Amino acid sequence: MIELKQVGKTYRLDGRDIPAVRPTDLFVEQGEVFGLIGHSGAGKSTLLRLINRLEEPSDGRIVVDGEDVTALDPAGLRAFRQRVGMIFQHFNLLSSKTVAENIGLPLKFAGGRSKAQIAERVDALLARVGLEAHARKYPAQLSGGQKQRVGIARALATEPRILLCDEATSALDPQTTTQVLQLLSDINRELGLTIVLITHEMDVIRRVCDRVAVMDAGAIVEQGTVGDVFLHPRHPTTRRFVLEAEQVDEHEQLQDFAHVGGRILRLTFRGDATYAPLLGTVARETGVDYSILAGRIDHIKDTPYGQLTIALIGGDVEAAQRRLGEADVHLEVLRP
Ligand SMILES: Nc1ncnc2c1ncn2[C@@H]1O[C@H](COP(=O)(O)OP(=O)(O)OP(=O)(O)O)[C@@H](O)[C@H]1O
Repeated sequence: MIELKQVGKTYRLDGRDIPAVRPTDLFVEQGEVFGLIGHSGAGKSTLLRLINRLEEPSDGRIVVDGEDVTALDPAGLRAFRQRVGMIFQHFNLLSSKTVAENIGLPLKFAGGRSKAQIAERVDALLARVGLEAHARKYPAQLSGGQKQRVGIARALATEPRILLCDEATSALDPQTTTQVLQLLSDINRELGLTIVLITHEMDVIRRVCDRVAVMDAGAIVEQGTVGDVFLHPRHPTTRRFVLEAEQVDEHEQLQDFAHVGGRILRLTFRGDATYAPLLGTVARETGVDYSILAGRIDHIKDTPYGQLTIALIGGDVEAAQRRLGEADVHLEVLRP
């Protein structure tokens, strides 16, 4: 469990104060995947690096599993950091060391293990990330996705309880991103590891996170379960991220709706309701016609969801809206 209590960071540059993270409370449960999303400069990296004190906080207290991290002395901090793995956008591998040597480094630094014990652990980690065949290669001989797998294996070497991911997929193509996100999900499930990741892509949050916090100008402006924040964004910054992820131009959409008659509703389905034949049933029962103006069916982590914008025309529109409102869907009237 990670708790930030009024933790803030102000940099001082050329005699000027830069409030990178304003005093913030944050609570991350043991075993969850927690996402921090924000535009460039919002303060995500700083907040992430405050968790393991790669940045020293200017204010507040950081408590991890009941231990006050802010109060640790250098030896205590070194021991604490062995319980917190970290992966980076540009992998941060040592180019002069082989894949196996890179993965074994944290174990060497931690001490207390024989060469044979380190080799055995490195082999297990290589197998876990699917890189058995690449142990003796150098980072320059690997693809981006393979390099990040090495980064993940290295981060897991000391069996941490927490994994911090700093834009871990931002340098990867979409297919490789999917594979790396899948690996992170598997690790989270298998090891019960707490993951905190930062990203500027809502799609990354949608695919792997349980909860999300949205950052803007050094502050958390919205947080909650990914389902709630993604499907019903409240803050303008969150709305922009969601619309970007769905490639929707709200202005263009409203112009399109001007050419359509009837009442316009947006329906949000979650879980099993996503696949229920609700629209056809309601249309038959109430005599309305409907046209679908926009729609998407996808997943939030493993849960299916659907979002449909429809126009209801003719028949008993009031009864249709009532009937839809009674079903297992979230209903918004976009135009009465
Ligand atoms: N070492 C530093 N010294 C001075 N200012 C800094 C330092 N590191 C970050 N900042 C400033 O703090 C603010 C937050 O930066 P941070 O890197 O945390 O944002 P971010 O959301 O992670 O952005 P990005 O996605 O571009 O990395 C920015 O205004 C940045 O310029």
